[in-house]
Amino acid sequence: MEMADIKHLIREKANLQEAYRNEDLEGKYKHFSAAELSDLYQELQSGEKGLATVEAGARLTKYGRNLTTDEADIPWYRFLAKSFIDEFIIVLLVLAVVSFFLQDALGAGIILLLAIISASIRFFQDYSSYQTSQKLKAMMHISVMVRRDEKPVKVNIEDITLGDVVELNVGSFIPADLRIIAATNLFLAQSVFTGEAVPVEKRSLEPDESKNSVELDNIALMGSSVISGSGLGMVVLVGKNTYLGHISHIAEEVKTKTNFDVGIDRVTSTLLKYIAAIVLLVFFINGIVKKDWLNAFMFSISVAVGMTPGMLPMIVNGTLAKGAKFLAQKKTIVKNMSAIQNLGAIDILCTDKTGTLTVDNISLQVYLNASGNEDKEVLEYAYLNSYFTTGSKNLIDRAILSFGETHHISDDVKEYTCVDEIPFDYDRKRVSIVVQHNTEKNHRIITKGAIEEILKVATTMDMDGKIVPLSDEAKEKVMAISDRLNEQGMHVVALAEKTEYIGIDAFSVKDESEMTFVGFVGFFDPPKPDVKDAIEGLYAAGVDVKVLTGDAPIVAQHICAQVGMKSTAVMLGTTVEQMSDEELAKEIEEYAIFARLAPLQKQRVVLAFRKNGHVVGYMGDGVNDAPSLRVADVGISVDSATDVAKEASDIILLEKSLSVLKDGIYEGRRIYGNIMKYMKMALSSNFGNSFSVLVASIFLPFLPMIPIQILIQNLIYDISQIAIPWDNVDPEFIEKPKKWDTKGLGHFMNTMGITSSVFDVVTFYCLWYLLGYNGAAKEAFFQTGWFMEGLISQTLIVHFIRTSKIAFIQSRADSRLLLTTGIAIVAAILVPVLLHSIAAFHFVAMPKEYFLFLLGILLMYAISIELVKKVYIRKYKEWL
Ligand SMILES: Nc1ncnc2c1ncn2[C@@H]1O[C@H](COP(=O)(O)OP(=O)(O)OP(=O)(O)O)[C@@H](O)[C@H]1O
Ligand SMILES: [Mg+2]
Repeated sequence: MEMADIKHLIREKANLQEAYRNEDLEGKYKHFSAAELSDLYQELQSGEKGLATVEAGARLTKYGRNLTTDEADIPWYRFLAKSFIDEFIIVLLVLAVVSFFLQDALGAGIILLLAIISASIRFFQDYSSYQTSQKLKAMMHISVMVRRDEKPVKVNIEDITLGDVVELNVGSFIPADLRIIAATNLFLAQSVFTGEAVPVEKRSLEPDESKNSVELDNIALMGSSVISGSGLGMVVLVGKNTYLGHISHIAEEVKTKTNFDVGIDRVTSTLLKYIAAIVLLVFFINGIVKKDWLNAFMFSISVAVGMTPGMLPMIVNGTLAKGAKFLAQKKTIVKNMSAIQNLGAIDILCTDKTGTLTVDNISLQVYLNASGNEDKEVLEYAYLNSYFTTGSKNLIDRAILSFGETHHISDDVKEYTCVDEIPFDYDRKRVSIVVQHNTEKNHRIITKGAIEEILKVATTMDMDGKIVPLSDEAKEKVMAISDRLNEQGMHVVALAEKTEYIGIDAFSVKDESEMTFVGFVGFFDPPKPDVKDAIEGLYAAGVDVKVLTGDAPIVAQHICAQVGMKSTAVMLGTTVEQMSDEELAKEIEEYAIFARLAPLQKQRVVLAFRKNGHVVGYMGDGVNDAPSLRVADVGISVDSATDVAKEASDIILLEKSLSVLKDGIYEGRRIYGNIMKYMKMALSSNFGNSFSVLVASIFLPFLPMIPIQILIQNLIYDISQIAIPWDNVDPEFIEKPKKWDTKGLGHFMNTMGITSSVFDVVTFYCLWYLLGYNGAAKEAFFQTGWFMEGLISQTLIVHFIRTSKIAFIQSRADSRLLLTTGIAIVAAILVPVLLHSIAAFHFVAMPKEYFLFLLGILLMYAISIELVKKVYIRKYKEWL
C-alpha cells in the first residue's frame, strides 16, 4: 500500500482524523518502514529468531491481548442493570410512584413486583444468550505460526505481541501490523482496506535513501492476507493500535448486517413510527373526549408500551443462540449468529472440490513419463519440488511427500540444496523450485502444476531419455494421457524441468519458459463417504449444488457423477472470463460444474448466482476460496481450511462430515419460522390493537382499560411467548428455502390485523349492549371483561399463526409453548379475581354470564381465524 492510499483512507474516516492527529499514525508507519532492521530489532528488543516464550508472556501482560475491539467479558450485573433500563419497566416505575402518591401503597408494591419479574426474565434470557455466544467465540480461534524460543509454534492471534516474528505463507492471515523482514515473491490481498482485489507485492527491502517519500512496501497491515509467496514479519503494532484497530468499529457496523438484520431493523423502525403516530392520536382523542389529560397521557403511554414488540430482540437472540447451541453440539461453529438464518434461506450451495467434497488426505497413485510409462525420475522431480516448497504444503504436496518417504525417494533430497523458489499462485497454477545437485555446478528449475499451465511453458519433452521438441501433436498425446487419468477420477499435476547455469541468483516467473516436459503424477481424490447422502439431502431440502473447482473438467465430472449430482454440465474458467456479468448471469443457470476457475472467477460465479436472485452458500477451504466466501450470503469452511478461508467464513464445520449442513439448513428455517411467528403476531396484533384503541377512544365515555391493566396484560402476554424459540415448525414449512420476505409481512399484517380489530369491536359491542356494561357504574366490568378477552385471544393466536394447518387438531405446538400459553390463560382469569380487592387495579369479579360470552366469542374467534387463514393461503399460496 502506498503512503498515499493510507492517507486517503485515514482522511476518509472522520473519526480516524482524531487518531491521526493525536497518535501520528502516518509518522508511526513511516518510522517502522524506514528503520534499519538492526535499529528495529533494538527498539523492539527482538530479532529474526523471535521472542522467548517467557518474554512473549510478559509482553502480553504488559501490552494486552491482540484484540481490535474491547472483547472483555461483560459482567452479569451490567446485564442486570440493562434489564431495568427498558421502556416497559420505566413506565411501570412511573405508575408505581403515581400510585404511591395516590395513597395506594399496596398497588405500588405490586407494580414494583411486576417490574422486577419482567426485568428478571429479560436478564436471564439476555445473559444466557450472551454466554452461549461467548462460548462459541472461545471455540473459534485463528492461529498463526510464530517463532518462539527459536522454533515455529502455532499461536492464537490474540496471543501475539510486539516483537513477535510471524511466518507468512500462502493463506496466512496477517495477525497484527508487521514490518516485513524477509520475503519471497510475497503478495498480499488488502482489499479490506483498499477495496481493490489486485494483490500487492511486499518486500523486505530497507528503504532507499534516494527516495524522499517512503513507500510502505515493507509494512503489512493486520487483516490482509497472503495470496502467494512467503516471508517473515515482525510485529510492530498490536490490537487497537493497529490500523485495523482504528477502523474496526466502522468495519464492524458495515460487516455484521446481513439481509436478515436489515429486514428486522426496517420492520421495527416502521412499526415504531406507526406506533408513535397512533399514540399521539390516542392521547389527543382521549384528552379531548374525556377531559382528563393526566389519565389520557398515562393511557397512551401504556398503549405505546403494550404495542411495542418488546420481546423481539429477546426472541431473535434466543432463537439464534438456541440454533447456534444445537449446531455446536454437532461440531459446527457459527461465527456470526445471523448466518444460521441465512443458511435456511440458501437455495444454491457452491462448493470447492478437493478437501471439501473429497477426503482431505489424497494419495499418490501413479507417476508417468511423457510416453505414459511409470518412471521413477518423475517421482523424484515431484518429491524435490514438494520438499523444497516453503509455502504451506497443500494436499498435493503432502501426498507426494508421504509417498516419497515410503518409497525411499527421500534420501535423494540430501544431494540437493535449494537455491530459490517461485511460489505457487492460483493464476499460474504452478510452483517452481531451483535446486543444485552437490556434484553439479548448474542450477535446475523444477516446475509442477496444472497440465495446461505446464504445457504453456514447455517447448521440449523428455521422451524416455531423449529430448524432443514438444509439437502440437505431442501436446495432444500428453493431454490424452492426462484425460485418461482424469476419467478414472484422478487429480493430475504435471512436471517440467530446465537446467540453467550458475550466474543467475534471483529467479522469477519469467524463468519458467522453454522447459522440458517430464511427466505426470496422478492422485486418487475420492469423495468423502457421506457426500452422496449429503448432496441428496441438499436436493431434498430444495438446495441446488454447484461445484466450483480449479481442477480439470473431466475429473470434476467424474467425481460429481460419483456423488450423485443431477447434472454434470461444465463451464470452463476461460468461458467465464470471456463473458460480461450480464451474459454470465444469463448462461449460468444451465451449469452445475465450473472447472479450471481462478479465484476471482469463482467469485464472479457466486455473484452471478446472487444477481439472479438466489441466496448462495459457499463452501471452501483454500486461499482461492476466500473472495467467494466473502461475497456469498453464507460462507462455510472446514476446520482444516486455511486461516484466510476460516476468517472469511460465517460457519466452520469441525467434523469432516457434510451431513451437518442439512441439519444446519433445517435449523435455519426453523429459526426463521419461529422469528416470523413472533414478528407476524406482533405486527398484526399491533395493527389490530391500534385500530380498536382508536375506536374505543372515540366511542367510549371511559378508558377501555386503565394503564396498569394494559401493562399487566402485556407482561403476561410476553411471558407466554418466551417459549417460542423452542417451538417446533411444521415439516412442510421447512421443506423449501426460506427467504426473508417483507411483502408477505405486509399482506399478513393487513389481513390478520383487520380480523382481530373486527373482533375487538364485536367484543366492545357485546360488552356494551349484550352484557350491559354501558354506564360509568359498570366501567370496571367493561375493563375487566376486555382485559380477559383481549389477553386470552392474544395469547391463543400464536397457536393459530404457527401453522398453516388446523391449530391444535392437525398441528400442535411444543409442550413448552403449550405450557406457557396455558399459564397465561389461567393468569388472565385468575388475576382479576385475585386483585379485585385492590382499588388501584380497577378489577372486578366477573359474573357467570360473562364467562359464557367469553367462551362463545373465543370459539367464534378461533373459527374465523381458521377461515381467514384458508382464504389467505388460497390467495397468497403461503402462510408465514
Ligand atoms: N501444490 C501444488 N503444486 C502444483 N500444482 C498445484 C498445487 N496445488 C494446486 N495446483 C494446481 O492448481 C490447480 C488448482 O488448485 P486447487 O486444486 O487447489 O484449486 P481449487 O479451486 O481449490 O480446486 P479444488 O476444487 O480441487 O479444491 C490444481 O488443479 C493443480 O493443477
Ligand atoms: Mg481447493
